[in-house]
Amino acid sequence: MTTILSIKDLRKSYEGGFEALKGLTLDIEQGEILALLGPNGAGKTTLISTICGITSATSGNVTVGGHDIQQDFRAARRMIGLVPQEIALEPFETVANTVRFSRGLFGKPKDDARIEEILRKLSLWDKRKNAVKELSGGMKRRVLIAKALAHEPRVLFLDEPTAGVDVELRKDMWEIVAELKQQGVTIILTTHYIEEAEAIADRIGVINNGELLLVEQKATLMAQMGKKQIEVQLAEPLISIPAALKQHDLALTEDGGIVYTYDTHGERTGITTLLNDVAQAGLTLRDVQTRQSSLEEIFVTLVSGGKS
Ligand SMILES: Nc1ncnc2c1ncn2[C@@H]1O[C@H](COP(=O)(O)OP(=O)(O)OP(=O)(O)O)[C@@H](O)[C@H]1O
Repeated sequence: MTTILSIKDLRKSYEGGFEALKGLTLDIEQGEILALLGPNGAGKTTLISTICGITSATSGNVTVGGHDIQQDFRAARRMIGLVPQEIALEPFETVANTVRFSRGLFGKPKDDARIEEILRKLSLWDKRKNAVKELSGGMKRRVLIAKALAHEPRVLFLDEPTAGVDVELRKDMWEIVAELKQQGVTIILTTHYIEEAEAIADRIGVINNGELLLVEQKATLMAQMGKKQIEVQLAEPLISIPAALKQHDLALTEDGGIVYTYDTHGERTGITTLLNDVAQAGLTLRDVQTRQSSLEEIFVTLVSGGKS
């Protein structure tokens, strides 16, 4: 695998001393889709802005395709497409010209066939002669993507691409992202929507308070989600796990019940044996509950842990 984006010990302090990025290190492979999850103010936009040269890092290094973003800014920036969170477009310009102009900005030769392909892919071809101000909010978001793709970037940043868009456009966006991945484009998106990360990402990073708390293959996180727990409440609360139940992977709850963790993907859950052994040990059940950890729970636990 080839690393296309390498971030090393990246720090950013804003004027006044607020540290928005606290030494972030991350390598991103060519062609992968990385979703960055994090609450408001976590530092996601600061990270993207620093990589894209909109704001400068206080210290640390970033290379894109081997080009250092400080020493070799133009070459690095040419490889990047950015779809910003805020819609900032020239309202009186036509859709086609907006996208064409963006290509020119990066020194790419005029290529109307390429612009047509991008506009068609984003269902903007019929609107190409319309002024931007005549478009709906969702269409403007499509223009932002078209604009970011105009110079054929190898790395695309999408900062909350589906915030406030309807379900249909969200699904379209996901399809576009999948298609770009097919073409070998590396995609880094930030999102508040955990289901979005679940739907499209190869890897998920969780960022909070300027720190990367976790970065993990989605499949691995899903496997964690496959873990379920069964909580057994007993008529007589326990003080410790009885010797007869020691062979099971048990924990004691605060009210003297037991919690058993098992893997839903495993061939056997072990629940039947456990409940038999509980009965054999002379314990009387009062209630039994099961619960499953979700990506959302993993996320909330990580983020609240990061705050304390
Ligand atoms: N120009 C600035 N000057 C001072 N502080 C800033 C500036 N821009 C951002 N910050 C602060 O840096 C922190 C990170 O902000 P950032 O916009 O990167 O977060 P985010 O993860 O993108 O949040 P959101 O999900 O709300 O977009 C916040 O506490 C924010 O207030």
